[in-house]
Amino acid sequence: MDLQAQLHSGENRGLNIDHQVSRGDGAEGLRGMLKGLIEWLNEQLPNLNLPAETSLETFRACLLGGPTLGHLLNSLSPGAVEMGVRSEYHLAIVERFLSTLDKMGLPGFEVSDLEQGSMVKVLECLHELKSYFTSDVDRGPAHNRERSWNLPQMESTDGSDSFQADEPQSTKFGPEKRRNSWGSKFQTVLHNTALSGNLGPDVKISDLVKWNSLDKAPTQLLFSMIERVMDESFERKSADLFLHLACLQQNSLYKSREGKYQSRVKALETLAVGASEESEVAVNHLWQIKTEKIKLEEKKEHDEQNVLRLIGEKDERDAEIGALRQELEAAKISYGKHCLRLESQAKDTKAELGKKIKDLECLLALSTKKMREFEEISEYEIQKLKNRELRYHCFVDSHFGFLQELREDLDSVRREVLKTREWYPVEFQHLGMKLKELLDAAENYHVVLAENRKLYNEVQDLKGNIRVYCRIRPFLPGQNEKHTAIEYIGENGELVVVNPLKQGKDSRRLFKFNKVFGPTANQEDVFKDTQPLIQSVLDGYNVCIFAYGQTGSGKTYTMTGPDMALEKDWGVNYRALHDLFQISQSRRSSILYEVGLQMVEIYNEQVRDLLTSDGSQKKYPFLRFLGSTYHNQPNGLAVPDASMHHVNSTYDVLELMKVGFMNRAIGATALNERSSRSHSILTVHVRGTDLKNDSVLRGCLHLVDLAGSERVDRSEAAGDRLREAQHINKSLSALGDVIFALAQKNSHVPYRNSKLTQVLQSSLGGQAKTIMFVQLNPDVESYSETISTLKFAERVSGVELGAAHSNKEGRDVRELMDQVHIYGAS
Ligand SMILES: Nc1ncnc2c1ncn2[C@@H]1O[C@H](COP(=O)(O)OP(=O)(O)OP(=O)(O)O)[C@@H](O)[C@H]1O
Repeated sequence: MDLQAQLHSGENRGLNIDHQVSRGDGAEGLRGMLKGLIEWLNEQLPNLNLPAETSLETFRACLLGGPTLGHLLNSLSPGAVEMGVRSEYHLAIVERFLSTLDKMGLPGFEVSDLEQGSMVKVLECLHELKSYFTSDVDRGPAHNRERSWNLPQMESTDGSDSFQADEPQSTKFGPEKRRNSWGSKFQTVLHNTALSGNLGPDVKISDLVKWNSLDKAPTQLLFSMIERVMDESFERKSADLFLHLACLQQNSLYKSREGKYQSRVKALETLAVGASEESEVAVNHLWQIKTEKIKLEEKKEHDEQNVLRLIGEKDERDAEIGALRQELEAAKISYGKHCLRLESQAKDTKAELGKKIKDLECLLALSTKKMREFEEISEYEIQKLKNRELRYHCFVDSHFGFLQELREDLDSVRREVLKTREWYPVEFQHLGMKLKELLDAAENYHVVLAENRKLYNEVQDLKGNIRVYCRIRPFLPGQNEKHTAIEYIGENGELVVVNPLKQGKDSRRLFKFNKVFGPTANQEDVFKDTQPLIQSVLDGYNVCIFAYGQTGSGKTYTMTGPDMALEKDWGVNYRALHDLFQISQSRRSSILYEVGLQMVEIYNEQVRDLLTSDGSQKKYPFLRFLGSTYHNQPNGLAVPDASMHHVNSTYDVLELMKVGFMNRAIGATALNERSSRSHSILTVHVRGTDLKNDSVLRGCLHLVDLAGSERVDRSEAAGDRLREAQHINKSLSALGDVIFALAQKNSHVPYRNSKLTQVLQSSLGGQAKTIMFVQLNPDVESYSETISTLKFAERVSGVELGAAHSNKEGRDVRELMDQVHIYGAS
């Protein structure tokens, strides 16, 4: 059957694609069409060997397996299936076919239609082509003249039946064998043509068209021929096209092929129907896909919303995480700080604990030590108690023995009492006689006592009412003992001083005192000669003891003693008062003594109470001097208007003197070392009442620490210092004048020349006793001060030893000086 017939028969068999599509037979029709097509294909192309029940998918895969239209069309030629042809080759053929259709003005299809399996357009194209050719035939030779077939005249090189394929044919049987017999040369040309896609320029279409062997030529070759004819015809616009086509039509080949292609077209139509159904399925599938797509889009939208929401949530979470991170950082920092704090606290606590542990260990060690000591002590105490118990037992035993002895003694005493009772009246009478004698003696006792006091006073008077003792201070630490001005100290009160600036006999001077105490003499030695005068005070006489000398010569040391002195270092003051209380106590059976104390200071001719109880430091002058107003005082004593303190013991005196020294010290701070610039006077008033006849004794003791006697050069001193010096000089020379007048037994004694002599008046002169300690500084640098002090002493004592050469004393002195010279020289 030729192609036209096959197309027609296909149409008649209901394989028309339009018909199939418009009918919309659906899947059933498509399957039927596919079945018919497969039968036809298997018939035409037995080597396709498609199974009868091939599905549309399998069919399409089969077509697309090598799968271009060119291949298919080639395959449609019986026994023309070419093995191993590449897809590019088929693609090129299809493209050429499509371009030819385009030039012919026929509708084509896309290569992708074949690849995607859509056969509708392919079949439409074939249908159009069929119609085209049908209408050409119908239009007759005039119309055919417009088309010329210009098939090349294929000549066999070997002159025989031309085209013979080169490819091996050993595996081909039946129809294939027939095709192989088609002529090797022609096969080679076709094959080369197929590979190149051209018939070659040297092949004439007219020759090919006339060639009888074309009935066995592959379909592709035929199409190539058609294409060539058409190309040539269009290019040349020749009317040979129809001539060539007519030739082809007249060619038995064309006719035989037409039948074949009709069936093929039908098959393709069937295929197209199947494809349209398939496309319907595909449309449905596409619809489903669209629906799914919409759903997916919705889902995507939903997912996007979710994503947005999740992004929002993520941002929130991020913000939260950021905040949490910050919190975490802050917490970390605070935790770190806290850790550091805790660590430092732990360190401190550890150190503290370590310290406490050490303390506790020390305490424990101490406690252990104490415990051991206590154990030892308790053991010792237990032992002691045991010993005591033992002793107690011994004691009880011995006392028991004593008790026995006492009982025996009691018995003997009883016996004695009995015996005594016998001679008691005789003894009693004897005692009565003796008592009468004692009463007679007692009546004379006070007379004897008064006589005794008188005699004692006469003895003191014989010793001298004015006694001058010299005391030489030892060198102080740091002073050079070799630089001394004291050369000789005699046992009978002689003192030789040496002038370092003079040579020979003139350099030495001799002085005579009641006694000279050297640097080694202690406080007790110094007080020994003073002690007898304390009894005189209690006997109703006035005594004045004072120390005279330059600053630092030891006046306070002699009168009071050093600071915080022990009993052995007590000065004259304490010792005198101590004796006073002792003697008064020893006389308490016959005389009752009352002792009062006053302490004043004279500074710049002004008197100040050092024992004021109100603590106020009144301004000078604050004491009204009462002079010798004996009778104005309740106790009949002449005292300045200073406070009087009653004392019963040495302790009382010590306490009051502390107050006095303290007040003097306060004043000293205010007035620049006033202790050296003022006279301090401690006055002890004694009032004794005779218990037998109530007669009253009054005595007074003045203990005076004078101001420094050093002369202040007028040119050096000025202001307060000059005024102080003037007052001191005046009062000391007044004292010297008074004592000198007393010593000379002058009728006039100039007491009133100074406050000092007025205060001391009661103790100077008359029956009063005066002791002066002349204090000397041994240092040679103080030589001039020493000499002036010694001159004062000479004047007071009334004996000018250094000048008395003519009298007996003077001779003694010369001898003494000679001795001293020898002594000093040796
Ligand atoms: N006999 C002595 N033995 C030991 N030390 C003495 C003796 N005499 C004086 N001193 C010391 O010498 C120093 C001066 O003595 P002290 O103060 O008694 O002198 P002063 O003449 O009273 O002086 P002032 O006029 O300044 O009161 C003191 O340190 C004192 O202890």
